[in-house]
Amino acid sequence: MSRYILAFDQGTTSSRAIIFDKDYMSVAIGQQEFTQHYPNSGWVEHDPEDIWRTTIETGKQALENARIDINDIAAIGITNQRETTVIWNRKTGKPIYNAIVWQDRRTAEICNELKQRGLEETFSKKTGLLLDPYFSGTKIAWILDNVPGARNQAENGELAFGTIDCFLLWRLTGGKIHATDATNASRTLIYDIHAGGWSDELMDILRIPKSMLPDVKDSAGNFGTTDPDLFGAPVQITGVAGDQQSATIGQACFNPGMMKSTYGTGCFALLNTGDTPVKSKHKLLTTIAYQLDGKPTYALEGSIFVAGAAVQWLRDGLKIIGHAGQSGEFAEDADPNQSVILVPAFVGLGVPHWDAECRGAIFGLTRATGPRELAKAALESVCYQTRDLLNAMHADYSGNLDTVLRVDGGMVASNWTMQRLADMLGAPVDRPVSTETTALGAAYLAGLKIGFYPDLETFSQAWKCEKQFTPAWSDDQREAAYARWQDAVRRTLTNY
Ligand SMILES: Nc1ncnc2c1ncn2[C@@H]1O[C@H](COP(=O)(O)OP(=O)(O)O)[C@@H](O)[C@H]1O
Ligand SMILES: O=P(O)(O)OC[C@H](O)CO
Repeated sequence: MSRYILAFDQGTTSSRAIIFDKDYMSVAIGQQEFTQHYPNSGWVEHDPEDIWRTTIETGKQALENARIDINDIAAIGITNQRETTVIWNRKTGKPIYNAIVWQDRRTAEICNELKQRGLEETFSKKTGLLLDPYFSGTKIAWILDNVPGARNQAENGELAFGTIDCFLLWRLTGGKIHATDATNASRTLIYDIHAGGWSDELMDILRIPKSMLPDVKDSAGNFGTTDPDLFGAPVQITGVAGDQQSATIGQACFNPGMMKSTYGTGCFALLNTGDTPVKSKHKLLTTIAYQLDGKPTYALEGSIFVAGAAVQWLRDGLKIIGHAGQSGEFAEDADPNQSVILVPAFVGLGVPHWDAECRGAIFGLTRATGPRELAKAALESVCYQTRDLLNAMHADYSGNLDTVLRVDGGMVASNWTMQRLADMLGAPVDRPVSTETTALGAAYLAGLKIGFYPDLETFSQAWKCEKQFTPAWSDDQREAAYARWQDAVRRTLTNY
């Protein structure tokens, strides 16, 4: 009997492979960063071959680190950076262009033009999304319009589109399976989340041929078997979910009103709304949290494009910290009398503004401002933005909203940031024992499908809090700080 589940977590900055045992404990990890390409202002690309190579290498690394054989793996789960778009040739399996990453803003013009044609409501009614370059639809259109010969090939049925899960599935199964799951499909801008299928109307508007699109399956489903040459023996793939949805599962947010927030490159909060797709009045997204046995569970989502990316900017751009962990140490030592505010709109702003064209700004600089104050401002910007999106959640959701926020992702290692987050929200923040929540969600889906893991209720009971951060600020202190942030954001927006 195989004793483990292997989860691939293909993220924006790194690929990870994590092996979980029956008790949901991670027993070994393989991880590799890969190159980010910024060919133009606001453009972000990945080489799909880097994504593929690091996925396979980290899988082998994890098996080696666990000192186990591939035959010990009962099933594979895949979770992935969402929206990122790959188009490849069905015969050769070769991508015809780099992957256009979710953060990429090149299709702002296309979105504006669609808005001017009065089509935003047509898209949002069906997809739960907004007309923003973030989503896959306009990225597909851009590739078809800009790569020589692409449109003809697409119309002849020679090309396949996929989000990263789908591209990996295609490669892992030796080109046998062209499929995705409902959570990933729900981020493409062409998937009808109510009817549960690709929308002909939206595909027509964006001129995307249906032949390019994958089958859409449940998140716990049969996604084929790996090519035996890859790891030495075939393994079934039985779980797939976008990384934020996967983290929602890994955090066991299965009841309506439960919410998690993940702090990786960006920050994404998902609130489970059960079988009701809630339409936001505050520019939150309506999305599929997971789909089991053909039944979708919906979520409201708040998306922030820059969270840990602001810490990377301190490290790689400004070079004022040597490693991410140092940001918290710097913030701790910052001059408390300075109120420097960083609005990290490096690629525009997401919820609740959806301003694709504004860019970052720093307010409150003095001669005394130095690396410590900038580090503090970068970490605080993540807390302020979380407050923005929780305000929107509270305004949109009429059910009972859990006051505790479950957090995960690379940035939650920072105690300073988590404490400031609780201060800023005026609510407790729970950090779980298992910080590999995203990968755990995918492993759980894969294990659930094959009976390796038990039902949702039993899984929920296994969730454990490692540390709870409770607010230490007075209401006055909190509201004064938040008002300064709101003023800084107002002055950063393009329509100021
Ligand atoms: N101790 C820390 N303090 C602040 N930020 C951190 C810390 N450790 C990691 N990070 C940030 O977390 C991010 C990595 O988180 P991860 O969940 O792996 O991201 P992704 O899945 O987007 O690649 C990086 O942007 C990094 O700067
Ligand atoms: O790779 P992450 O963890 O930053 O997640 C990216 C999101 O899925 C984008 O929607």
